[in-house]
Amino acid sequence: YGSTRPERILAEVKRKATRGDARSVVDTIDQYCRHQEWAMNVGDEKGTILDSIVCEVKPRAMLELGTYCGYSAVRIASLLPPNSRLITMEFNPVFAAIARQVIAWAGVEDKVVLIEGPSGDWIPKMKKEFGLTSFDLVFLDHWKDCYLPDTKLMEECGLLRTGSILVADNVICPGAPDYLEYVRGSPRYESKYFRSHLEYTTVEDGIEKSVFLG
Ligand SMILES: CNc1ncnc2c1ncn2[C@@H]1O[C@H](/C=C/CNC(=O)c2cc(-c3ccc(F)cc3)cc(O)c2O)[C@@H](O)[C@H]1O
Ligand SMILES: [Mg+2]
Repeated sequence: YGSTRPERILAEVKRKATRGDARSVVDTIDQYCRHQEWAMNVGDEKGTILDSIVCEVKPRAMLELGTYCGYSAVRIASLLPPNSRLITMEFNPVFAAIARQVIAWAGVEDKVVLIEGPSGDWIPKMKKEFGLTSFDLVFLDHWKDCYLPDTKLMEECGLLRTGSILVADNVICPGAPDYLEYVRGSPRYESKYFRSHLEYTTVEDGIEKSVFLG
């Protein structure tokens, strides 16, 4: 039931996941999207790679581009150390409204700031609006042709410092060829590919982890 896929995912979370238990929200969405209807969450396999990077970096300030239903926001927030913040951007109001409820159900709303609007407008305002100097970790999972322009914009706005890490989903499927060429070819990045599969399928996909060298 529910008219859109995200609404059906939210309904499943409310029906099956334990309120306040982020892991059960993540597992519920994975079960639903693997067995009922596919959705473009980073998923369990690539999610484990993302988890390991979040645990390694222990970011105080993290940015996610493309919230969708809030699956990765919940996954990330559940691993953040105390007084760390995930800022996640979503410009579709329907998806943002769903994501807010998924994030609240998981009990991680005190670690997540959901900004409703386009990344292109908000990236230049981040420092002033949030008293930020830079992001320790950025997860790119929005429109694939926006990965590169938004990365350049973050560089220009001084939101990346030596050691800031970019983690990009879907660099193979659907693919982000211009972004890959940039981070792999630029002397300002140290890039590494983590081979995996498209969420809930056996199709090859992967995550690119790129360290900004300043
Ligand atoms: C451009 N600036 C932006 N600022 C804020 N939010 C933005 C945004 N761009 C897009 N968004 C939002 O991010 C989300 C978009 C994500 C785009 N992701 C994909 O297209 C995607 C697509 C696939 C996919 C793979 C294979 C296939 F056959 C079909 C789909 C798999 C994935 O893991 C994906 O992430 C939406 O919620 C959208 O509203
Ligand atoms: Mg994705």
